[in-house]
Amino acid sequence: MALLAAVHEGATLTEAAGSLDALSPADRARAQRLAATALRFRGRADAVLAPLLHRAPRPETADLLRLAVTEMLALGEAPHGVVNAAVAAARAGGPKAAAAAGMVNAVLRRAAEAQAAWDAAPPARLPDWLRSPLAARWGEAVAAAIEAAHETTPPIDLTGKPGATLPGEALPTGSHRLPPGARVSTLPGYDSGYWWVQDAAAALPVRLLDPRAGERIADLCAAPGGKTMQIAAAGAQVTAIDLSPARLERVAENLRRTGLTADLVAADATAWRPETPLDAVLLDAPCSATGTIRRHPELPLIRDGAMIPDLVRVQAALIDHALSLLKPGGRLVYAVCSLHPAEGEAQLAAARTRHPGLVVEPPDLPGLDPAWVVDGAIRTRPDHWADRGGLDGFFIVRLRIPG
Ligand SMILES: C[S@@+](CC[C@H](N)C(=O)[O-])C[C@H]1O[C@@H](n2cnc3c(N)ncnc32)[C@H](O)[C@@H]1O
Repeated sequence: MALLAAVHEGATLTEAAGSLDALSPADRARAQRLAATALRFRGRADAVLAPLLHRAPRPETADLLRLAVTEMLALGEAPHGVVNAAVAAARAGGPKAAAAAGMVNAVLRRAAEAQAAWDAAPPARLPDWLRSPLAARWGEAVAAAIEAAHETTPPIDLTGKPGATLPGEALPTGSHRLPPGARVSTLPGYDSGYWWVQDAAAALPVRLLDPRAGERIADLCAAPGGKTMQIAAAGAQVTAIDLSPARLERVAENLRRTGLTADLVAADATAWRPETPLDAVLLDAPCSATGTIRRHPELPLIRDGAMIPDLVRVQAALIDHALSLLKPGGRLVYAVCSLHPAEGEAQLAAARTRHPGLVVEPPDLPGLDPAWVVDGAIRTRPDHWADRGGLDGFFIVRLRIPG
């Protein structure tokens, strides 16, 4: 309830996690899982509840009903226990919530019988500011497939150092996949730092960059450092820049665990310039993160499209600066974990107009589905690899400046 209330106030689930400090680690993990699941399935929960409600309940009562319905109909928990717990929670929630305890009891008893309605209900619809551009680019069916993919609890993917043995299922692109909820820190190789957690799509930008031993490479937006580690593991000399000193500390921690090295710089990347030009730059730019809704189901509730123009401006400034850091013939990989075409496909088109000599180098990577390559760039979506558990949404392109 505290997590969902914080999301209604605009917080991410990660930001809200501090409200759980009084709980044991196991209870905290359960609360986080339940809140995330209720957010993923909010479309079905509201569809089941709407016909059972005579008028809109107060926001915290609505959250209580959604949580209880999710436990019963998505997670298969016994209705008796769930209804009792929800009624007890309503009674403990102050006089106004307590007044609704009878209604909570009656509604949930009926909702417990509504498995067929739950199964037939559509997934939560994306907000129009995001759905419209997706449907315009890929069609209604793909927009619906993306919404369906947002209901799945994502698996955990790992990237390893070259030659490392990784737990989990080997994926065609080189990552390894563990089932959702796997306790990563207990697995062989974690303490030795042989591998780290990174979505299979998030591992592609550095595979496309193809860093070589001895090359000088900048990772302009580096924190928490998944891609910095990939570049360092390839033997390149990497400078990791990030605007946020606190987030840069996470890069330092990750490098310590994996025994890899990088030069760390806390700075605005557009104000940073090395003494001599670079072989390559990775720009994993700040973005709407709309490609990660599977992992952050609260995003559609706490973001709106108003931020897109500002992000597009920052990304364009970062691209222009990144190109100016390269030696002749150097390469830039631009990546965003966004589904919004303004941050991906249109951003690339605008960059090519501003820099007419730029060459797009189409990917030649093992395991890459040819359907993900569009006009020389990689476009992954959460509905890709649906039978394997999906993929984060990324736009990734490799650009080379004239030699
Ligand atoms: C998408 S995240 C990077 C993820 C990272 N590359 C990884 O793989 O772990 C974007 C990062 O850009 C940083 N950032 C935003 N604006 C920046 C700027 N002007 N200069 C440098 N870093 C910036 C943010 O602090 C954030 O850590």
